[in-house]
Amino acid sequence: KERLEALKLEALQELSGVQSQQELNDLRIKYLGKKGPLTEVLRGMGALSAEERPVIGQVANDVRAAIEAVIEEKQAGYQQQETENRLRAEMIDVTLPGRPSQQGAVHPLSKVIQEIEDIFIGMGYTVAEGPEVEQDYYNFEALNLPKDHPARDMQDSFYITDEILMRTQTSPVQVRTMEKRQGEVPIKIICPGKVYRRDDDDATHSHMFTQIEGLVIDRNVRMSDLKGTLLQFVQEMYGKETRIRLRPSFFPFTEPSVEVDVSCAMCGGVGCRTCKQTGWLEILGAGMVHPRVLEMGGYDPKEYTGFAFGMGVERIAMLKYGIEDIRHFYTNDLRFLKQFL
Ligand SMILES: Cc1ccc(OCc2nc(C(=O)N[C@H]3CCS(=O)(=O)C3)cs2)cc1
Repeated sequence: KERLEALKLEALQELSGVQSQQELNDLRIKYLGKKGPLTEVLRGMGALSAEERPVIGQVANDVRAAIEAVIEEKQAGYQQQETENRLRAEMIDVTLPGRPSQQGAVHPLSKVIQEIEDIFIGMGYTVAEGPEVEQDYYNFEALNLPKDHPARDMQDSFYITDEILMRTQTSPVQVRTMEKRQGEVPIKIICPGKVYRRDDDDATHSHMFTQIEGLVIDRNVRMSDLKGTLLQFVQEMYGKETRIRLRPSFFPFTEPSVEVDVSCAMCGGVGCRTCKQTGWLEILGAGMVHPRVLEMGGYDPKEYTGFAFGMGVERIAMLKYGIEDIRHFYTNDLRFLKQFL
């Protein structure tokens, strides 16, 4: 009897010092478990006399009940604590404002390409694309740039092997189209795409930039067709009152060749910072397709004529949006890109 009382005191004493759920479990097993002292006493009951047995049994049960009561109470405490902790952790403050979703934007270069494509598609052109890693033949030879031409030397182009290089213009796509069309007319294509040049990398030059070239081949194509087409293009691009000015120039793949200025969209032609007070901005080159280029492409220059043009998309976008440095297009700075939402 005394042992049971002492056991109860010891158990309650130890339980009062419990600091954690784990300790509580350990004590539960220590005092109430199969190997615990209480089980031992109950197992030893057989050896007691008939009148002692019920008395000890009662005391033993009271001790077990007392220990269980304290354990249950602490257990409930830990449970409550655990529930409160979880509720606090999972609490959602419904009064917080929603997170604004990030809005995407079309890249300014893509916008300008799409705009230019739409204008020419509206004039009956189709869009043609081709490889950026090109053969020397399609990038130079077929464009009337013979092997020894200065434009071909290493300092201007990225050569991969003697015969393979990164294309320096999208003209090879037009050459490939002529080959595919095998003398069939009309050809009316525009060729957008990335081109690669080795010249210095600065605010207005980039090793990689985007070009759009156009090619029309048919019977009886004239310089006046070229002028009318370019005027239509710039007026859809920069506004109805925009004018063009053609200056004589030279390209190996066109004869005659012209450089085309547009009246400055910023000042309407009176002169400003953008057009360096001239009122004019050069945005593209063009000309009548050189007879030798027609011939090499499988078109008889006595039967067919054509015109071609080429423009740098970055330059057009920089003029349209007042962008000072070409490198903004490629550095993926969101502060720049978000302006085109
Ligand atoms: C078969 C073929 C025949 C002729 C062709 O003439 C494409 C042309 N390009 C230009 C031109 O001035 N291009 C420059 C403008 C700025 S830029 O991006 O640096 C390149 C004039 S005529 C193309 C293909």
